[in-house]
Amino acid sequence: MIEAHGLSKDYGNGRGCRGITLTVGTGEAFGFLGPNGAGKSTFVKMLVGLIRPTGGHATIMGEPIGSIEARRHIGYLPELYRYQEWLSGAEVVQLHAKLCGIGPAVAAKRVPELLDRVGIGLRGRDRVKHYSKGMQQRLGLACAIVNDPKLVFLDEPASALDPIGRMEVRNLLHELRKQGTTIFLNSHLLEDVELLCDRVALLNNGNILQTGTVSDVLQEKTRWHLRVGGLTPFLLAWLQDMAASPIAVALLSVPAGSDSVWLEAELEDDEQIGWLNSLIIEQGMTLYEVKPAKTRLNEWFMSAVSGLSHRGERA
Ligand SMILES: Nc1ncnc2c1ncn2[C@@H]1O[C@H](COP(=O)(O)OP(=O)(O)OP(=O)(O)O)[C@@H](O)[C@H]1O
Repeated sequence: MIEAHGLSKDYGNGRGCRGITLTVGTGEAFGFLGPNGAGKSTFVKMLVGLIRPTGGHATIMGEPIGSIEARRHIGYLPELYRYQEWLSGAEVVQLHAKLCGIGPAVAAKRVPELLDRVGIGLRGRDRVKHYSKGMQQRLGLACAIVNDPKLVFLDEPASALDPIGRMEVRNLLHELRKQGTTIFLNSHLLEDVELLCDRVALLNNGNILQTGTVSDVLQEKTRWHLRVGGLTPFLLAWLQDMAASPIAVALLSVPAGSDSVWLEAELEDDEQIGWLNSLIIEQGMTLYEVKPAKTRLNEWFMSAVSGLSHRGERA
């Protein structure tokens, strides 16, 4: 769906994107992550044809970026959206439908459906100037999918939404995925990225630092948390000895006023948790709770970018 080879944008101040090579497959949901000023929006703006690259090349469904043929296949929700505030929400979507070459009969049916789908159907006749920020973002989403695009670029689609709005947008994106739409998502809401995306790339200072499937970047090791009663320092040392490499067991916390403690076990694979549980029970300890403690994308992001300088934020 997307093939970028060495795609660069130099704004003339040393900022932008540098030689980005990336492919996104048909039907994939791809998360494009990075700290503020990393170059995420710049990359998307090049792909949708809003700014010209200063180096490299890219195609969308085999068509050069910026061409009418490539644009026909895409929908785009910009990060900084602003719609004609003197029009009603329905008129804004109609205008986008017209710009996409959709005939009036089809648009008359599709526009109200879309407004309902993004959750502003009851306010479709109100002028945009009376919309809240979140409603305008929902309107932008309707505009981005009015042409039933094969590929949709969403730059921070839920930044203005409340938790319910975020969940609704997440559901909408899941529906789009099920229909086979390819999704390219720029977002700082990493829980949403984790729930939706198959693969992610991490960008910093215009360069890609890491690309991989979400499960790849999260699951190098499997961590479990176990709440155990009757653990003495001797038993803990014994357990650590018994379960030494490839398993590591450590004391995680000792909740105040409780007889039990939390242990953290790092395993090679999930199969080993049964063995560890039986080891604990056989020694007469009580096992109250066992739950997976997989790394969240948030933690991965924090550890991947901590210590890096973010040129985007510097004067
Ligand atoms: N038109 C422009 N002229 C000069 N520099 C620009 C321009 N647009 C963006 N930049 C700079 O390019 C860098 C990348 O900006 P970009 O908006 O692509 O980052 P981003 O990763 O999308 O950031 P954010 O997460 O804050 O939206 C930043 O340092 C920004 O200041």
